[in-house]
Amino acid sequence: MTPLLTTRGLTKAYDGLRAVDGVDFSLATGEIRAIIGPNGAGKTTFVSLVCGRVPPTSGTIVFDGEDITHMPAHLRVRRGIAYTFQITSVFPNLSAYDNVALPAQRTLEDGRAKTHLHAAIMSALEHTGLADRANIQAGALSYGHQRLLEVAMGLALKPRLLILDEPTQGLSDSEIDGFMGLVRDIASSATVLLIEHNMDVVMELARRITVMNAGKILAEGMPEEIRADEAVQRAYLGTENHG
Ligand SMILES: Nc1ncnc2c1ncn2[C@@H]1O[C@H](COP(=O)(O)OP(=O)(O)OP(=O)(O)O)[C@@H](O)[C@H]1O
Repeated sequence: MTPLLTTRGLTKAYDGLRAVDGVDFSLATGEIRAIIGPNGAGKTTFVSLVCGRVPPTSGTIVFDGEDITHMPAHLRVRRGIAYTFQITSVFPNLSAYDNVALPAQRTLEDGRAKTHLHAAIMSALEHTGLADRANIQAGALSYGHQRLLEVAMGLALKPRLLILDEPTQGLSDSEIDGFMGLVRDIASSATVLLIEHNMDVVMELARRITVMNAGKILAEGMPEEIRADEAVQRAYLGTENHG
C-alpha cells in the first residue's frame, strides 16, 4: 500500500545543531503512530516540518503522492494535514463554538451554506464531548477541556492526517481515558501521528512506535518490540526524564 506520508533525508539544522537529522519516515493510511524520545530529540521539530511551520534544511516530504516539501502550511491544511499545538492555542475570549468555527470555515471556503458550517462545528464538538459547553468562553474551560477543544479545532479541518503534540499533558487520568477513546474514534476516519510522553497511552494506542534520539530515528516497531529494544531502554524508557 502507498504510504500517506513519507520523508526522505529530512533535516533541520539550527546553527550547528541538527534538530532533525536525515530522517526517513513512512506512515501508512489509517495508522495510529506514536513518536517518542527524550527531551530535545527533535520530535516537535519533525512534525513542524511535516505541517510546514518550519522549512527544512534538506530532504523531502511526500503526502499522498505529492511532494509538499516547499508547500506553504495553509495549503498543507487544505491537503488534509492538521496539527494541534503543544501549547494551548485556543482563543480564550471566544466561545468553544467560535473557536471551532474558525478552522471549520476554512473547509467551507467554496461557499457552502451556513447550515453545513453549523453541522461541522457541532460534529467536532460532539466528537470531543464538548457539545454541551459550546457557548462557554474557552478561557473558562478546564485545562483538560481546552486541550480537547484544540483537538476539536483540528477535527473541524476534516483532516486526513491529524498530528497531536503531547495531547495528554496536564490531563487527569479519567480525561486521559476519554482521550484514548477519542483517538481511536478519530482513527476510523483519519491517520493519527502522536507525540506522547505518557508511555501507558503510547503502549495502549499506537500500532507502531517511532523512537527519536538526537534528531535521528533510533528504533521503530510494534509496542512490544520497542519495549524490548535495549537501545531504546538505554536512551529513553529506563530514564526518569520523560519530559
Ligand atoms: N527555533 C529553534 N532554534 C534553535 N534551536 C531549536 C529551535 N527549535 C528547536 N531547537 C532545538 O532542536 C532540538 C530539538 O527540539 P524539539 O523541540 O524538536 O525536541 P522534542 O523532541 O520535541 O523535545 P520535547 O520533548 O522537550 O518537546 C533541541 O535541542 C532544541 O533546543
